[in-house]
Amino acid sequence: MIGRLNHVAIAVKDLEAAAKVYRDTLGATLSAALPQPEHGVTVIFVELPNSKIELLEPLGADSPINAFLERNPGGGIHHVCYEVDDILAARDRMKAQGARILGSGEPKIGAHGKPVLFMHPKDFLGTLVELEQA
Ligand SMILES: C[C@@H](C(=O)O)C(=O)SCCNC(=O)CCNC(=O)[C@H](O)C(C)(C)COP(=O)(O)OP(=O)(O)OC[C@H]1O[C@@H](n2cnc3c(N)ncnc32)[C@H](O)[C@@H]1OP(=O)(O)O
Ligand SMILES: [Co+2]
Repeated sequence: MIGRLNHVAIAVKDLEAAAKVYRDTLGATLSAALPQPEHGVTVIFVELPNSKIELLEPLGADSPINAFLERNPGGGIHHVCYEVDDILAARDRMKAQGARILGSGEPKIGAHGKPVLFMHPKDFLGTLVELEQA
């Protein structure tokens, strides 16, 4: 069911410092910083020829990445995002397979303007998984 790898996300405390590593050290092409208040994060996308890296900084006291950054103060890989053709069909399949959908269970609009859902890391080998409708 899952298709292309849309992005790998890295959570960081300081987005500008993280951008500098990817822009200056690794020589990558970066988007501008995009605040995503619905998701409690500010995002910079690193554009790669075959995928993206999503640099995430907490936005607001209730950010879903705060606890992760307390556990990983130097930053770390936070989630992977796979594309699906139909997000509601994907959600229903995940539920039928016993996977836990996070939040309300309804898709939110993600940083690319497309519907996204998250699934519990304990159901996916210790990795938080995001699904995005392509
Ligand atoms: C903009 C958008 C986009 O791309 O379009 C985005 O990506 S927004 C990206 C930000 N949004 C999200 O992440 C939304 C979905 N995330 C969430 O609902 C939350 O972050 C949870 C995944 C439920 C985790 O919340 P919290 O850290 O408070 O949970 P918790 O302390 O109860 O953790 C439960 C267990 O899961 C583990 N755990 C927590 N976060 C994890 C992660 N990112 N990767 C792997 N394991 C993780 C904890 O270590 C803990 O394990 P132990 O029990 O063994 O100690
Ligand atoms: Co993401």
